[in-house]
Amino acid sequence: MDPLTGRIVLGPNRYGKAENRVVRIYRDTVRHEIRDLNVTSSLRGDFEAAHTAGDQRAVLPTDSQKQTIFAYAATHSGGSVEDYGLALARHFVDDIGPVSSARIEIEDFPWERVGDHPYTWTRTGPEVRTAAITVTGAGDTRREWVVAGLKDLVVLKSTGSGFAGFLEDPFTVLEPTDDRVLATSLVARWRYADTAAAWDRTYAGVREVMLDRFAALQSKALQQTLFEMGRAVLEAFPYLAEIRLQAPNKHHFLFDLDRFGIPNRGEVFHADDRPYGLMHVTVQREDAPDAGSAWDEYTGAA
Ligand SMILES: O=c1[nH]c(=O)c2[nH]c(=O)[nH]c2[nH]1
Repeated sequence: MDPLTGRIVLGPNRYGKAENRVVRIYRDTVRHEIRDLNVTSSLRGDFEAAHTAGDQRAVLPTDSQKQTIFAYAATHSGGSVEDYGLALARHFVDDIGPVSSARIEIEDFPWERVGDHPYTWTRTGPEVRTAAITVTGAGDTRREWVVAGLKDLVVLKSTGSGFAGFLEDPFTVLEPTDDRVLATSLVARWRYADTAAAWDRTYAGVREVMLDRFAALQSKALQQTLFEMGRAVLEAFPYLAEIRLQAPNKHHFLFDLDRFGIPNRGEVFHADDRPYGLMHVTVQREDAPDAGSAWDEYTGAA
C-alpha cells in the first residue's frame, strides 16, 4: 500500500468533567431527603484552536463545569435527575458561546431510610438509576434528547426458563434444557420521544413492567426474554421511542453431586462469574422519531 499523505487534522472531540460526586441534602423540614449523584458533563463545539494551537479562549475549564454542576445541585436538583440534566445541558449550550452541544450523564444512587428515621439512610443497590441528556443547537436547530435507564438490576428466576433447539456444530457440547436458572444483571436505557415526561413515574413503571415480564414469561432464551421485556415497556409507555437492553447470562451450572452419591434435583448450582453470554437487544418503534445524538458514545459514567 502507498504511504498515506493526506493532511492530519483534528477529528471529533469533546471534553468535560467526569464523575462529579454530588450529594444534596434537602433540609427544608426536620425530615431530610438525600440525593446522591455521579454527574458527568461533556461539551462539543468549536475547540479547534485549543487542540491545534493551545489557545484556550474558547475553552470553558472543566473546573468551571464542575462548579456549575454543584451550583445547579443547589438550585435545580429538586425534581428528577432528568430535569437537573436538562437544565445543565441547556445552560452550557445557551450561555457558553463556543458550545454547540452538551451531554450530561447522571448516575442516581438509591438510599433507603432507616425505619422512619428523619436523617439516616442505608445505601441500597447495586441497582443504579441513570440519565443521559443531550442538547444541541440553538433556535430552529435546537434538538434535545433524554435517555433514562437503570443498570446493575440483578434478577434471577429458579425455574420457568429453558434453552433448546439451538444450532449445533462440531464444537457444540451444550445439552438442551427445559428447566434452568435464569439470572442476569440488567442494563436498560429507554429513549423518550420528547423532553417533557413524568420522569419518576415512568422510571418506576418501566422497572415494574420489566420485572413482571421477566418473572411471568416462560423463557426459551435470554434473548427472547429481553425482547419481550422491551416490547412490554413500549406497549405500556407510548411516549417511549425505543429501549436498549444489555444483559449478561449469569450462568448457574448444576453441581455434580453424583460423585458423592447425593442426588441433585436442580438444587445445588455453581454460579460461575465468567465467561458469560452477553446479549444486546434494541426494541424500537418503526415510527420512532430520529435518535439523533441521543446515543452518542457514553462517557462511561452513566
Ligand atoms: O438464553 C440463552 N441464549 C443463548 O444464546 C445461549 N447460549 C448458551 O450457551 N446458553 C444460552 N442461553
